[in-house]
Amino acid sequence: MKKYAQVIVDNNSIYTDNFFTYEIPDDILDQIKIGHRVLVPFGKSNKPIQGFIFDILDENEEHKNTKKIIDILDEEPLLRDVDIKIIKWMKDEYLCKFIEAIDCIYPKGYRVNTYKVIHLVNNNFTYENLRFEEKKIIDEILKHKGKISLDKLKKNIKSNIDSYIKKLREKRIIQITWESKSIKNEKYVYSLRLNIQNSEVENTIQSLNKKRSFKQAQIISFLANKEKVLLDDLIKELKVTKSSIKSLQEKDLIKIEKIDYFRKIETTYKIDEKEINLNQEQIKAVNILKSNIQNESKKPFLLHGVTGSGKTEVYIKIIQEMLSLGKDSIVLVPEISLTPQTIARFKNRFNDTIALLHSRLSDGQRQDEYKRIKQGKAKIVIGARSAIFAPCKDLGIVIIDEFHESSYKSETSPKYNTIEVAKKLCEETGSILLLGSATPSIDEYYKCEIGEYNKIELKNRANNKQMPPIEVIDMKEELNNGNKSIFSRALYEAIDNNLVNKTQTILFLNRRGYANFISCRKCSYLFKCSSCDISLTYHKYKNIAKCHYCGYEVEVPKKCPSCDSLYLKEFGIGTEKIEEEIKKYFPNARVLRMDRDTTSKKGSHEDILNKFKNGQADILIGTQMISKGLDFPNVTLVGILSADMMLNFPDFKSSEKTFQIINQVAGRAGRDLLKGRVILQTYDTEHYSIRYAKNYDYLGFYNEEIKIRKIFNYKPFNSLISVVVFGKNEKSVIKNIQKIYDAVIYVLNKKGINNFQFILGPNPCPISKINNNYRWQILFKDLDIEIKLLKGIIKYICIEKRDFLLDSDVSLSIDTDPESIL
Ligand SMILES: Nc1ncnc2c1ncn2[C@@H]1O[C@H](COP(=O)(O)OP(=O)(O)OP(=O)(O)O)[C@@H](O)[C@H]1O
Ligand SMILES: [Zn+2]
Ligand SMILES: [Zn+2]
Repeated sequence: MKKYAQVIVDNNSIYTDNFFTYEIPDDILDQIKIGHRVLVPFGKSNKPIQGFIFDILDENEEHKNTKKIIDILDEEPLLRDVDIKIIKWMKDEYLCKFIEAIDCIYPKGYRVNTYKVIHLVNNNFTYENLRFEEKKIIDEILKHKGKISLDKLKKNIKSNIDSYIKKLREKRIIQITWESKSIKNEKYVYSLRLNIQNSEVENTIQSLNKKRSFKQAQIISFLANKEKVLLDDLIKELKVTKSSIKSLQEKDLIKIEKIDYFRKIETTYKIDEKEINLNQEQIKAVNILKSNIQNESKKPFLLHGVTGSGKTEVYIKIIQEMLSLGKDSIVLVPEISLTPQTIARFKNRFNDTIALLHSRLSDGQRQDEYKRIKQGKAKIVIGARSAIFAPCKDLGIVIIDEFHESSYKSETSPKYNTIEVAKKLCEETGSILLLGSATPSIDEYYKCEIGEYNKIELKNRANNKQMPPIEVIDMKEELNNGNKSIFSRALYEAIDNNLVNKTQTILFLNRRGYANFISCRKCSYLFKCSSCDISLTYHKYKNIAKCHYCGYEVEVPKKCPSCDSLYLKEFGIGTEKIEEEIKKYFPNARVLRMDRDTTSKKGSHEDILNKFKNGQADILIGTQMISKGLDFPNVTLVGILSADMMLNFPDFKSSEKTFQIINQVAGRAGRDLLKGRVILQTYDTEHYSIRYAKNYDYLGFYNEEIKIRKIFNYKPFNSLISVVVFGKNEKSVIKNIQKIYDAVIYVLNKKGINNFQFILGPNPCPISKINNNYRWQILFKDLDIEIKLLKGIIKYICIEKRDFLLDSDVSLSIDTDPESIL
């Protein structure tokens, strides 16, 4: 009886976004499992491509006209059972294709290269009768033992030979077939050992010497009495060739073993290990978590702990507990706080049982970490959002630190929300989900209120120190009093004081570069990106204006490009400008700056933090990169230069984000013995974000904010789906977004729905062009309509009918609950 499998093929076309039935050949029937990566013939040409087994059918029904799976590509299935469930769930939840969800799960290094080869299949022809080019082709094939890849053949012959190849095929002299190569980018080392008894060694050496195989004899005597020797070491030591080793292997005198080699991840940042006894609050938190391990159904936990309350210690304790039970842990941190400090703290405790997964690894390193997790060599995974897909065998807990961070939402399709994926994963695997933050997002905190989450609180700093007081400075008043500088008098004096007292200062501003735009005061000419609908940021050090969306940069001329005047001026401030001003006012201060511009090089992160830790700098200036996770005892002053910049951002979450960042940055001050102080500059001292942040009053802020969300029907009371059409041709973009709109209305009408108030658009996106792509948008709010129904309709129109409905010169991006609708 034949057996069949359901396969998702690795092809990005929408037409292939479903199951294909393949026959399983007898010789792999015993090994094949759900989740295996396989090679299958695909399309008219039967090109071999990789696919993934989603199901093995056991019904007896015969399937007609099915193709056969060619081979299995890995020993172990690449996808776990839980991965298959998550992939299916993601497809429905985020309206993506199967293959997009699959791509999240396994590392890039695994792939299949497919190419065409030409074989000589018939020697029964008269060479002399062939044309000149045909002879050249045959010569070339013969030169390569009767078989050559098509690409190579064309490269070697150079002239256009397509028609001659066709003729030779018609004469059945040659044949073209597909071949493929599985690429894994894995590294191995080899070890050698003797395959004979110790008593035989003498005789073997003598007989090898007799045959004048001196080198081989030397190898045998080298291996004698040793358990194992690495091949590379042996070659280095004895200066022997691989051929001597090979002949020994052929004579069965030695055994060679292949061993996995794992590429190392260097971490240069070190911290001293502290002996820590958990305080009462921490012990209670750990006990609650522990008592939940055996529970059948597990509600997620939200750990609300003020900055410096010792959340990380709680994580470490519960992970130790998991380790003792043989269970794996995943710890997610936002990319920006995946600092050397965090990594070093975990490394100190757990050493090599840790695997690291983040964007700064090479593909090879990432793949090796993946393998270490899969083989159970690493039991603790620390990484940015994509580490939620780590192939743990026996998951015990998922910890999401600083879970309020927007980087937990993926920016590329599938635009998943890591917290939701984690929730699904924990549900399916019976693991604990722990969300930790000093400033929980409103959406998630609401879930504590309605009983979906259990709340655990750490109300005090671990060392019982007070939170550093926040002084709010009104910058309007400063201006009225004649202070035009970017530093208020209070901040200026505090920095000065710190320099005298030799304590350290952190200055925070949420924008890199020198100025946020540059324009002409005479004719109002504005430096804008030619490919994006956005003004360019001025970087004074390089004298360039740069697009922070597409990277385009242009040198800033002395004269206005439009009116030739000399009145070009920069407006707004960035971190580079602060650095310049500090150097102006405090010429002796030693300053470090940490933002995306100063950390592009490998290791630069570590460098800057190391210097600051070792007291080689007095002031650290930075963007949100320095807002969390940093724990420096000598920092007594934090300056927040402009809280308004975040407040004025056109987004319903701007109040929440402002509150969060103020409390996070403020939390860097006075963490140890020295008293801390925070100075916050703003033009809007009465704004509720600022008022509550000043008192570290999270609950006060939450209660005010949740009221506003309710009134305006924002999250968590409402969901939003954004559909964006983009492309180089503006007319086509508009035409296609309109088609989507019309189709949605058509379907809704058919379902008897004719109030369309919940559909906003189509409109140009607030940033109407990025990278020369015009962008139009429709926003769906689920006011009057079930979110499930709405998703179903959008999925039908934008995914299933996409190629039928839309032109090929536009692309589509669907985002459920977008972080921003710009
Ligand atoms: N029980 C304890 N006794 C003494 N020191 C502690 C204790 N727990 C934590 N600490 C120390 O307090 C500091 C803050 O702890 P930790 O970094 O874990 O807090 P956190 O809540 O993660 O902070 P943040 O949210 O600001 O990153 C660290 O230096 C840590 O070593
Ligand atoms: Zn001008
Ligand atoms: Zn641009």
